[in-house]
Amino acid sequence: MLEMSESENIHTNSNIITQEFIALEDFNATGAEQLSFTAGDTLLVHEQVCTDWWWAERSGCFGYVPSAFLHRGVEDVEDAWQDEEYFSTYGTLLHLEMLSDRPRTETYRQVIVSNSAALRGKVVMDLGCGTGIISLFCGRLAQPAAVYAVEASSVAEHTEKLVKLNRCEDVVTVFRSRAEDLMLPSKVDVLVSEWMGNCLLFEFMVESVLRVRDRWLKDGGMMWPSSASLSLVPCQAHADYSQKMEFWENLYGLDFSCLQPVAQEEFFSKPKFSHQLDPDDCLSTPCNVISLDMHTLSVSDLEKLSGEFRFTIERSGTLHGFTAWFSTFFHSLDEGGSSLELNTGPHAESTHWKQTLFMLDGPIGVEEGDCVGGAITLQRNPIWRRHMSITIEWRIKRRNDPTFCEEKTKRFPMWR
Ligand SMILES: N=C(N)NC/C=C/[C@H]1O[C@@H](n2cnc3c(N)ncnc32)[C@H](O)[C@@H]1O
Repeated sequence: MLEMSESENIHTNSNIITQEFIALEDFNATGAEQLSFTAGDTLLVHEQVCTDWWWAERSGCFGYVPSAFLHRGVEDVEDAWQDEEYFSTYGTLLHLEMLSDRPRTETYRQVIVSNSAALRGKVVMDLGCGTGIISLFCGRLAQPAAVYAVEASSVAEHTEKLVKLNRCEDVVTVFRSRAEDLMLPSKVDVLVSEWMGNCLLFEFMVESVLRVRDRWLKDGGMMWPSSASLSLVPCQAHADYSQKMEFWENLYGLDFSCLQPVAQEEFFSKPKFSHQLDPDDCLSTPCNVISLDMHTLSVSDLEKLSGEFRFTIERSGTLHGFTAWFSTFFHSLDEGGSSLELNTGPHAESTHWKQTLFMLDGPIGVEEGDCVGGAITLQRNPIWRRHMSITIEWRIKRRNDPTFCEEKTKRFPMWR
């Protein structure tokens, strides 16, 4: 820790700079001469006093900050959105996987069918249309005035052909463009998109959806999905724990257990996506931890979303971690009409997302009646804009031992 007096004479021979840096994660000052900040804050660094500590300013407050927590501004990162790589992955027939996802695709088809009367004469935008299947549902199962099928990747060449092949060229127009760069003849009545990624938000395509909503959706227009929720449940994961951790304890009669910390870092420090959670491994009733209203959600809300949870363990077992998944809801265009739901949870038909498993650093035995409370926070990466980290804080109270209380927190990058 730098003392003030010691640091003053260091000032004389450090390099005086004034540059903007972005905070990668929260920092809580442990001394009066330090400056606290939260992930995403912009800090003005006046002096890189030494390698580890810099003299910085944030909204008029000054203090020492740990340089390891900072990164040059987004403009410094050649490609914060990694759009080149992102759109190229969608130029391939990755769309095949999504088209093969029956619950996903059928839900969107059902939305169009059940709103077909109300869609008559309406203008629809399908954002990130891929092969254009949702636009084709609109063109073939309803009578909209126009459908703008917007797709930034090279798959749009195929989309043009599919529109003609399915005799929708009178209604569906394909725009090969990033939706944010579009110039359209009119605003739209309905903005439909299938934007959801792992843990609902990964890839943050949702930012594009919100920006296009603000620019092109008529007042009172409909967003499909209309709302989305993230669910969480405490769970067992014996198979994962045994294959990735216990595996090292007796390997062909040999003891490889000194590799377990490496395995912990390798396999359990990040979320496991496409995890198929067996409903019997749920230790409690799942709960919604985050709910998004797609008509009012703002881009700035995406920086940090959090929700609390409180589970009562309903069956004794081993708490290996938590599993998350999302649901999206499609409100009816008809006043009072019923909503449709796409649920990607363990109790619904499996989708290509499946669920996301967050493994704790060690299994914890739990009994029926124990209480697992805490909070989950999705913190968007201030530099790599399609990434986020998910922090889970939990505390366990035991029904049979009121003196016991274990509190822990773990941060999972997805994926930076
Ligand atoms: N992850 C899930 N579920 N779906 C991702 C769906 C991504 C599709 O939407 C396109 N896309 C993503 N963002 C934009 C944008 N801003 N403008 C135009 N097209 C875009 C991609 O190229 C993929 O074809």
